[in-house]
Amino acid sequence: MPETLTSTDPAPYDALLLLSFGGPEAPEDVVPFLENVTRGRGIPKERLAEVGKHYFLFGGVSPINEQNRELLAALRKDFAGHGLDLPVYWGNRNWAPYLVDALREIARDGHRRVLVLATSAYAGYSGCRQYRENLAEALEQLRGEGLPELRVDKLRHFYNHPGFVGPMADATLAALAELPAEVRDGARLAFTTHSIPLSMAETSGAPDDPARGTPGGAYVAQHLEVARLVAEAVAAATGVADRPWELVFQSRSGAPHIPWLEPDICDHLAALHTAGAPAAVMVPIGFVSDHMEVKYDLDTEARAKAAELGLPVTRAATVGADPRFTAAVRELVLERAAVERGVRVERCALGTLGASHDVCAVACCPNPRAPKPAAAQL
Ligand SMILES: CC1=C(CCC(=O)O)c2cc3nc(cc4[nH]c(cc5[nH]c(cc1n2)c(C)c5CCC(=O)O)c(CCC(=O)O)c4C)C(CCC(=O)O)=C3C
Ligand SMILES: [Fe+2]
Repeated sequence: MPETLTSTDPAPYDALLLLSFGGPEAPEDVVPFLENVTRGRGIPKERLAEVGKHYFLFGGVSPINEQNRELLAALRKDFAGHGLDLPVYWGNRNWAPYLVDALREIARDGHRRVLVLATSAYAGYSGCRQYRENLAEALEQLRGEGLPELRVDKLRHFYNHPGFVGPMADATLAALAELPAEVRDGARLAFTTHSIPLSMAETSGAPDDPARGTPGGAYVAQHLEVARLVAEAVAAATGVADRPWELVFQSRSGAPHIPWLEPDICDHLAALHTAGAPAAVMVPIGFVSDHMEVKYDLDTEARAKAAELGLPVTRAATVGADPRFTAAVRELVLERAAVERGVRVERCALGTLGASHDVCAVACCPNPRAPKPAAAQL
């Protein structure tokens, strides 16, 4: 029988690292940040100039770093309030504070076993393996500096954890409540996430995942599961049983001739309008905070499209530093720590896909260009 988690012992771990994307915090950061993001990725120049404009529209400041500072503070508070004695650090892939500096600090503080929380809930190259490649590269650099060896593990994908789905469902209800009463019950739910190349989607997930190789792969299957769970919770709370919903995509980059996941949110809003839908709620289940992809691509671009169509639209908040989410992180940390100590524990997961694996397989979510060393894998 698996044990229920009661221990607050984080052993064998002695640090948690919040690992995120990073974003510019001043106008002069924007171009070097975009260079960091797109190095060697074949993003057309015009697209980069366009995305640069989005950041300049917000004074060159992405909200993502401030949101991660809030999450960091909320995690520390949650841990302290529940007797979990585990220091929390923060580092980014693309902007300061950088991952390598966070890991160096961890090593200098005398910690050796590090658990990583990446700010992406789903399987996929960008949201999982790429972070593990970043970890391997940073560890290699620290090795070169003669620092003691760190061992890093990554927390499992948390998309179907109630601490992620619950806040998303409540946020969707709040966004529905912002719509005029007369269109509320007819409003459609447009679940949105980051578009990725179709080839990247189809190879997402573990090699033995039934969704692997199907159109959209585990990336889409996991998002559809969250969308379904949120839609069910919304139906139960509103009494509107047959409200249609769809999973759609946003923030496409890449060259036009390469297929990416579709439809785009803006095209979808136009299609909803044509089909006679009275209103829509955009639900950004693909993201954990209201960063630039939310503030620009949804709140600026998609809202402008909706206004042009005359379609009433609201947008659900992401989980951010919701106390249910920080509690979920604490539970996931304790779950993984117990597993590493050889204790079989109950793994919390909603829906039908089950709790995700702890350790990624070598063939999980392959790098679309060339294989690279990755940390935290079998
Ligand atoms: C799956 C996924 C997530 C979700 C999971 C996760 O969170 O990791 C995500 C998050 C984010 N993406 C972000 C920003 C950007 N993503 C870009 C480009 C790309 N994203 C991709 C995928 C994803 N991206 C891909 C396949 C590309 C093409 C280039 C490549 O193959 O890598 C570009 C380049 C310009 C452009 O948009 O073309 C930018 C500026 C920010 C920061 C926002 C802020 O500043 O607040 C965040 C959180
Ligand atoms: Fe992105």
